[in-house]
Amino acid sequence: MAVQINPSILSADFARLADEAKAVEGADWLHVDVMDNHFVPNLTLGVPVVESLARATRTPLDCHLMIEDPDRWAPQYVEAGAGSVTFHAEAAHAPVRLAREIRAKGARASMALKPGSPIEPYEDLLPELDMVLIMTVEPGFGGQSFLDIMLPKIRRTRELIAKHDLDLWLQVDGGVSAATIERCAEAGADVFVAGSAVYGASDPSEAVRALRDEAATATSRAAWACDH
Ligand SMILES: O=C(CO)[C@@H](O)[C@H](O)COP(=O)(O)O
Ligand SMILES: [Fe+2]
Repeated sequence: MAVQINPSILSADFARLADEAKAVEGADWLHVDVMDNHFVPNLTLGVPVVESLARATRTPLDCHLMIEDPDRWAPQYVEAGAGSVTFHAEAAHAPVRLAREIRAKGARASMALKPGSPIEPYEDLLPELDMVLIMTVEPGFGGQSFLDIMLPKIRRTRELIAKHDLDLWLQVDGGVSAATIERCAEAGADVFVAGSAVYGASDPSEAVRALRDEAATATSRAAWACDH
């Protein structure tokens, strides 16, 4: 699969969300960080804003739910128009049932892991998913420094995907920039969320192009991608 770049609107101007979404229409997905002030110590937006965003842009929405009880709320984000819905493993009560429900409603189902959560306990769950998100910062805020210590977890997740021969995307989120994207791609990531690196740039769509080129180059020489 070609690498994908998903700008995070957490770093956009929330008073101009429709324009900010249009500014990155060359991107693969628009990453929408939903925070509830309980699962993480920050509050962003919910279902009505996702509904409006889905009408405002042609770019599909990749909703990253940093909320308690995603079993209850995630299906509403599919109904609101999200094309991909990510719940946190640490918050889900019945992840298999939840992934199946998200898929049955017509979206891609994805599971995220905070930096402190290993991937191994979720190996049997991988076939139920379309994507795994490895957080490379503590969730809650944009603009944090990339945690290099997450690279072995990205490599391990890529190994498990290969072991089970799964068509599963591997997303990284947090501190992804021109300085770090190469390391992520070499470790096995193929979907890259970038907030401040895109919306902090003078030309956000050019930043998306540059990140995609850099990730594609790194992937083409990565060992994991040779038999991909
Ligand atoms: O989920 C989150 C933060 O919790 C992210 O999606 C951030 O929005 C990424 O921002 P940068 O680290 O790229 O600035
Ligand atoms: Fe995110």
